Amino acid sequence: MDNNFDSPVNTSPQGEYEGYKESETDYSSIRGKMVLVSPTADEYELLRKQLLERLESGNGEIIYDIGHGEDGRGLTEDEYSASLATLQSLVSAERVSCVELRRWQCGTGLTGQYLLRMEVDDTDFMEIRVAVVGNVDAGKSTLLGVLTHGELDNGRGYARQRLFRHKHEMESGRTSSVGNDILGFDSLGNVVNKPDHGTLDWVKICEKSSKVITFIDLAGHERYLKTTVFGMTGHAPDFGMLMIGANAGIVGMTKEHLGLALALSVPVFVVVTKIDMCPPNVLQDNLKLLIRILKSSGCRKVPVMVKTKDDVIVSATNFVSQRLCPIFQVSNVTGENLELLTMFLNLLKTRMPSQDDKPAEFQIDDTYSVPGVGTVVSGTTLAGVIRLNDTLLLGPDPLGRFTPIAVKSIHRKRMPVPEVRGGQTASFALKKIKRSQIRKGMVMVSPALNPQACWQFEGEILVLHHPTTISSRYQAMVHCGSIRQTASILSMSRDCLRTGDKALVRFRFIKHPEYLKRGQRMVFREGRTKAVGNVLRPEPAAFKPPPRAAQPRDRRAQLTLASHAAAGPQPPLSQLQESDVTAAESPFEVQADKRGAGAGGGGGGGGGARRGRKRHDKPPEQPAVVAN
Ligand SMILES: Nc1nc2c(ncn2[C@@H]2O[C@H](COP(=O)(O)OP(=O)(O)OP(=O)(O)O)[C@@H](O)[C@H]2O)c(=O)[nH]1
Repeated sequence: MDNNFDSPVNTSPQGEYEGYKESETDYSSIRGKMVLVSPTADEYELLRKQLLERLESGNGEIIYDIGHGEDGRGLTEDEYSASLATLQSLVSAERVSCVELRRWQCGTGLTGQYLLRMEVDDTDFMEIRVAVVGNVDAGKSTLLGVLTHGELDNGRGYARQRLFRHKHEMESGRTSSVGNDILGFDSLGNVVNKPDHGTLDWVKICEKSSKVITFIDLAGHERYLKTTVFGMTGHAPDFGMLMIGANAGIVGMTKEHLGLALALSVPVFVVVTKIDMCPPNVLQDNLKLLIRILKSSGCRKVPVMVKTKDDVIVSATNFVSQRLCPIFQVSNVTGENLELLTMFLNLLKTRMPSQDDKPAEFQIDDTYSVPGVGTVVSGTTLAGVIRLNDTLLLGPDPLGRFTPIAVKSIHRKRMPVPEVRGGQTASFALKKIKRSQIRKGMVMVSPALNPQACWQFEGEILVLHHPTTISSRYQAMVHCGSIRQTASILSMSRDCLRTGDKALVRFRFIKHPEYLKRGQRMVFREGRTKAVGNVLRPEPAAFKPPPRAAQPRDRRAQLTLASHAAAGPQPPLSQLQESDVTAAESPFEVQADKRGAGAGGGGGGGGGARRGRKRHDKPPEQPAVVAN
């Protein structure tokens, strides 16, 4: 196989694979040996056990290698047929489908790779969420229209018409809201989407699918950046699909979106569209620039041009590593290379483990009032299993309280189901609650978690871009999961922050308390100002800091004081190392380089603070809030 990149290729020995969890069973007697050729009864039983364990830890799907024997020389034709027969016998007893992905000559012998996928009931399917980003007119909606409806575009907006949700989108041809589109694959990897007079029946797709890809179609226009950021944080995508028009190249919001995905640690693959209408030299120049950006110190990616099925398999099997960045070149008009992209999508695996044994957690990203049903919330299950009639705690409300609430019905992709588990999106009909009492960013969690709301939290952030300097009392929008609320900086571990700076910062929400968890990724942005980081320590709302006048002037001292007052198990803010900030660096680093010339020193600090004060004249007072 010709790999056009120099990353470690997943050449797992027979019966092993990347990410394989240590098992309690001892498989040393079969590891690295050619037991598939003619296993004894004991070896067969071990192979069966190992297969089931692997399928379980692979969320119902694995790629199985045949032919990596003791010396990796491959197998003779007869040995290969015997191995394949053993594999088929193993899977046939377990409701697992087996599809050959590829078979190739390795040294003097044969090796092969097979996709094994558990067959599931009508009401169940694996779910992968792909956030679709890229500059306006890159062809995002068109590609989704083509993939999900199976009909090519005419180059004048034919395919995207089916996806627009608002009248103004129809008229302008611009996506403005977060849209969802689905592409279903059966256990053999065939696409099951069959539009009926142009419309797709989601329930039918889900019933026939073993795996459903949900595309979160995000707006490309700068005006809708807030919505795009919300899509990337609130909809918990497994992967990001960055779309680039071949002729336009890396323009407008492309870098911004790439930087966002990197900052949120979402693995990205690139789809270059419109190759049918792009002169070859322009395409080559744009690809060169793309590769340079991906390889730059800000991205540290390994770009892979996907040109063959082998490239697809190698990219898909190594993709979760986050370093690899597969690049597809397609045409929505001629259909060129779309089969490679479809095959890649079929092989993607979820990054979110279901964590069935953990208490249930569900983050709300939208609310509806459905006639005859009542209040409905949609969102993502982050952990645990939520079943019909379960009672969960919904909150926090503006006073930081959580209310017990019963789940009346559950839908996954519009299909009624009895339960939903970690990693899956769902909608719940709720009893005895008005839509107006629920907002995006609220959660529904198991009472076992004893949830606490917080007005304030400590975070570690990296400033990706700010035109001048950020100082205390600066206000910007915090995006964290499905939370989207303006917060004000109370204090920082530095006097002021400029592009490229890392700091420990205490934030305070300005409208209502939120439910936050340590370690959550967050984005802090306003206009062109962007910072990314992690929530370090939520401060439960019951905690009241000392009155403002009593606080020492020195900020570091303030921070230490507050940390001691909170008396949490973590070390005080001032003792933490700033190098703990782990936010991925991004293409914005390019902007960081320019900072010396343009930052304008301390004088700009007032600008940052002024901007904050303009929107909210003075920081709100600490309300007396008691969490229940
Ligand atoms: N020739 C050609 N035209 C394409 C291709 N893909 C998309 N187009 C055209 O490009 C235009 C823009 O496509 P859209 O899908 O609306 O772009 P978008 O990225 O979704 O734009 P926003 O929704 O505004 O973010 C439409 O007229 C499409 O018909 C392609 O592969 N080849």
